[in-house]
Amino acid sequence: MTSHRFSSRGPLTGRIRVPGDKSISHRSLMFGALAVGRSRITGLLEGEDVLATAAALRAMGAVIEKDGEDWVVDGVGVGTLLQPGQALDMGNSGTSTRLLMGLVASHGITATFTGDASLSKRPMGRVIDPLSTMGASFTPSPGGTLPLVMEGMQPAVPVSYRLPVASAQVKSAVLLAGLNTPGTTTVIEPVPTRDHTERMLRGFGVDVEVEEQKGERIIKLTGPCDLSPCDITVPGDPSSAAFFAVAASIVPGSDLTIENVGLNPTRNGIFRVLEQMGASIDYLDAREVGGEPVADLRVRHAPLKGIEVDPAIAPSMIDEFPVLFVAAALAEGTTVTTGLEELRVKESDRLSAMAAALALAGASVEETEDGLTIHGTSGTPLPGGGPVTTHLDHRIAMSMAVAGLASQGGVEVDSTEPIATSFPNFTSLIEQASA
Ligand SMILES: O=C(O)C1=C[C@@H](OP(=O)(O)O)[C@@H](O)[C@H](O)C1
Ligand SMILES: C=C(OP(=O)(O)O)C(=O)O
Repeated sequence: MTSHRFSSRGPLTGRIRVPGDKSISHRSLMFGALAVGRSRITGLLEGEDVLATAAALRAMGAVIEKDGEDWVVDGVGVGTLLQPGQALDMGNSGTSTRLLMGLVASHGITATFTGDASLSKRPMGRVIDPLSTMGASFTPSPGGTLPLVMEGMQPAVPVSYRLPVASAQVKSAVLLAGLNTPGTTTVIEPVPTRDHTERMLRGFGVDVEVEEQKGERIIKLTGPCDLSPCDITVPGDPSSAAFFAVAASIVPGSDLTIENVGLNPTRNGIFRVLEQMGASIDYLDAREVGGEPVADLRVRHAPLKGIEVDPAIAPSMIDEFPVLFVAAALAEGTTVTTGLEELRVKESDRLSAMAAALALAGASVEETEDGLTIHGTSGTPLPGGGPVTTHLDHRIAMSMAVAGLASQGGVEVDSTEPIATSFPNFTSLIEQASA
């Protein structure tokens, strides 16, 4: 484990560009692997999570290679995934695991999924349940976790499935299983979650129907589907941009432009909440990249105020709460968050991990069953301290690094390795922005 102390380095200025969106990168590789022919991907995130997806798809027959700055995928087609010759190592990545389980579910193959200590604690019952109804069978570890062995069913049985948790991973697992299932697979989403699967499948030529009824989304596709190869440009990851938007907001004198940030409305909750708190964010050169709304974000330091965060916004910023808690710790007054039970089953229990880490850095935090209540310093730097425990969770590591930038003594993070899962050049971009 490599520990690192992140300390105050002065204002963040200039222009930076964050790496490609992780959710879109995973899906680009998967859908490319299911198309017949060659897809080209520009701006793929080369983080460990995405590389785990690539390795698994190669083990099932796809050819995936880097070509200059781009990546090319020669797909095998829906229905013809090969039986992998070894266990699929998913590393730290929940998205790889759950979406690939969906793919395997409707193919006549057997696959073993393994992962690191963090991923091996995360619940897989949420995908095992609907995929079992479709005909797949599973031998998970006790508690419904990895390592697990699954056997797909070909032909699988179409289902109509109402999501019991707001999860784009569960929605996507069922829809991906539906691609090779004869008949109509339906997912009913009581609360909208990120819609990259729906948007991107359409780009690959699949007829995905989405109906809105009384606030619910009903998503349907009829298999078996043929995917046509596609050239994709991956926009910058709003989840990665969020660390810099918060850093520029809380470090006095900052004036930072973050280029090419994806602003899909199912992902941009963090920027809306920061603006409610008083952040100064200008959206420049709004445009479309790869079928997603994108803009350059100019973020200037501004005094933030504590607010009560509407739990309804949570799905559109589910991965950004750790860094929002850091913004709240520097705001004037109290920030209250609720309805965040899902944060307890991410790479770590992000409510307890952030409560402990912020307290060690000198912030005033109370943990409740479903959220954190944070009393801010009104802009006074946190005392700092550590080492804080990151629990193999990249977002805890990066959030506490941002806290360190707004601290007197710096914040020591016990392990920076997890950052490479989603944002390999995070530390060098901090150095660039605060040079
Ligand atoms: O579908 C996706 O790409 C993701 C969905 C979210 O997970 P859940 O579906 O578990 O909420 C999110 O936390 C994860 O980082 C990526
Ligand atoms: C929850 C996350 O990812 P995953 O579920 O893919 O591990 C994340 O990136 O914050």
